[in-house]
Amino acid sequence: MVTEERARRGTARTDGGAIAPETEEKELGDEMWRRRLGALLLRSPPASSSTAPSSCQHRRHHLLLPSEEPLALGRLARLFTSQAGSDGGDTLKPFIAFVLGGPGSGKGTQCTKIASDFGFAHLSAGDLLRHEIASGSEKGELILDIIKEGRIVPSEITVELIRKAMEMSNAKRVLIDGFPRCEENRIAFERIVGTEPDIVVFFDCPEDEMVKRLLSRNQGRVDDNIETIKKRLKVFENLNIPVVDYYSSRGKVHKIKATGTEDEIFDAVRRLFSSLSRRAYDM
Ligand SMILES: Nc1ncnc2c1ncn2[C@@H]1O[C@H](COP(=O)(O)OP(=O)(O)OP(=O)(O)O)[C@@H](O)[C@H]1O
Ligand SMILES: Nc1ccn([C@H]2C[C@H](O)[C@@H](COP(=O)(O)O)O2)c(=O)n1
Ligand SMILES: [Mg+2]
Repeated sequence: MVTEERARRGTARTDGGAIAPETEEKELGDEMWRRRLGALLLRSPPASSSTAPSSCQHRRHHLLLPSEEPLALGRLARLFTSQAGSDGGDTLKPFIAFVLGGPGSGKGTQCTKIASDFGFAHLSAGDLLRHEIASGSEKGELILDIIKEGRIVPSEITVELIRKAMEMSNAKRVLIDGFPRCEENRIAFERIVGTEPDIVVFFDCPEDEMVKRLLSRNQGRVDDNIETIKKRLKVFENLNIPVVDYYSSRGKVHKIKATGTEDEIFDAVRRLFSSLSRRAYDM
């Protein structure tokens, strides 16, 4: 069992950044969404103990589909095989933006603004993992140990949390913040969720600025200390940047300079999200 202290530190952000509802569903309130997400996560069956999860560190790619009742899988298959757009097809596939950047580059801060101004659901991979820690599950204990070390959680765990959150939010536009953190994350998402992002937003921030921000974040996160930050920066360079490069080669990356005030950065973000194709907003 995780201790109460561990659970407190692992709890999802208090600013409601874990899941932001779509604009039209705002009246549900952040708290309601958090409770709905919590209920869903707590209903989840425990990960099979016979299948050791793979991880980016081990670079294994044998990803298993999680055991799920057929109805849910059927619904998911419908969700992600339908293509949205003006071609007369279904409008069920959500518009997906992966949001990347180093630790402390401002992903969460900017995602909150995008969610509010552009009607995107905000799914933060880190917040989903911290929520799992707070649930007191065995999986949560494993996640906490990994996060304290600045390493990356096995992809099956993270992708499954994202998959469930996407399904539950039923949103038409989704920001997936802090994911994929490595090639294995990316491959697991494509394989388990069955789709690719429409765009990738990359917040480009110098290391010294990121360190400064993290050391003054003051949210009680177990990884906001200089030892863990150094490890996270190495992981970012070695594992996350190759994913950005992969999506760059596919023309999907929108790089945003992440220095200056939050509002200055959001001016650039606003320009990007205002210029997205009608596909993002016509659903
Ligand atoms: N432009 C900015 N200038 C100064 N501080 C900022 C700026 N943007 C965000 N911050 C602050 O920096 C800290 C880190 O920001 P945030 O949590 O959004 O980063 P992140 O990329 O989500 O980090 P992580 O990967 O660790 O979750 C927060 O305390 C936030 O308030
Ligand atoms: N795809 C992900 C996202 C996050 N984690 C772990 C490792 C990170 O250091 C930690 C915090 O994430 P953040 O809130 O900074 O986005 O969570 C991961 O393993 N895989
Ligand atoms: Mg964050």
